[in-house]
Amino acid sequence: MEFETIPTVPTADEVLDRSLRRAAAKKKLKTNVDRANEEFVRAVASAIHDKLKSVVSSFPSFERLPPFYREVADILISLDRIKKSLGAVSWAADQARTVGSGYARSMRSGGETDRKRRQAVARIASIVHQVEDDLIFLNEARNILRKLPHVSEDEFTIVVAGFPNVGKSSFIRLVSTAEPEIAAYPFTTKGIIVGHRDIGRHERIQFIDTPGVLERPAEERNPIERQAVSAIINTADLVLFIIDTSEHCGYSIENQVRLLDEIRRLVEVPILTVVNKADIRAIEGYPTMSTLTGEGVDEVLDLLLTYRKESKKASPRGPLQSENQQ
Ligand SMILES: Nc1nc2c(ncn2[C@@H]2O[C@H](COP(=O)(O)OP(=O)(O)OP(=O)(O)O)[C@@H](O)[C@H]2O)c(=O)[nH]1
Repeated sequence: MEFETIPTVPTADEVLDRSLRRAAAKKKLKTNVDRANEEFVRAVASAIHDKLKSVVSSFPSFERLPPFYREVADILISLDRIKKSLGAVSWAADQARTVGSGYARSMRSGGETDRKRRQAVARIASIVHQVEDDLIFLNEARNILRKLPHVSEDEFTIVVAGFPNVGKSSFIRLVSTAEPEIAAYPFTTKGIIVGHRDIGRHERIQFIDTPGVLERPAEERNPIERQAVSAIINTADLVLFIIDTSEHCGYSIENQVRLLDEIRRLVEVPILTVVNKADIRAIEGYPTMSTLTGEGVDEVLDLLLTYRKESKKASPRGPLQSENQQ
């Protein structure tokens, strides 16, 4: 994911210290004092320019991000605010270079170059300090963004929903080819689980847990939590809703059905409802499984794969198409 490669965003003082140190090293190479001062100002300005521009270019273009990330980034830190800060940092980069070249040019003819050098550095430092808060904000944004779960846009995605303790993560673990990733999801203290299953040589399906805010009734969730839930749910090509009819999870069947109804209102994709913990209590009318004994799990998986085949017929998402979209 593109966010992982964003390096730490330096503070204003770090940008300045680093650039001044670099420039000081270059200054030593010149024996003529005036030329050394001029070179110093040029070097400071260009080091600051390059560093600030590299901060800007290390952020992905948000227009090109998959909807899930765009939506989540927007809820968490506001895309407008990120764009504004990137704009400010880019402005500071250009401004530092313009001011630096101006001073350097005026030092060409010699005269008071020590004073001009100090003045130039003070002005450039003040430009960098003007974007101090933007740099801090961008670093916070970076720290949040890089921890988001890896959600692929190109894989058939099954969102596994249901109350806590119904067996969602047990199911994802059982059907995943490799150990699922447990990612932080900033809207809840609980991690969310993302697992994959290889099907065929080049294809995988993706299973995603729902964030742990579903246990509260919809009206108790704040707007941010509601958007966060819908961002995950909207990645689904299919929702697998797990019901624990033994009620050992701590939620009544009635409450679980209420959640199912809510999810029905949220999504347009098909929902497959499955009863888990069949080793304790199975009921008629639904596919049943036990993620404890493994009974029925393969059958549920087969059902999911059948849904996938059907939906692929309706809207093909082959590798060619996904490459074109990038
Ligand atoms: N008897 C029985 N217990 C099960 C079964 N599946 C899961 N459990 C138990 O139920 C508990 C919760 O299982 P999880 O898979 O963690 O449930 P979850 O829905 O992922 O829970 P959260 O991670 O809290 O959302 C664990 O103690 C499991 O051992 C089952 O089929 N039968």
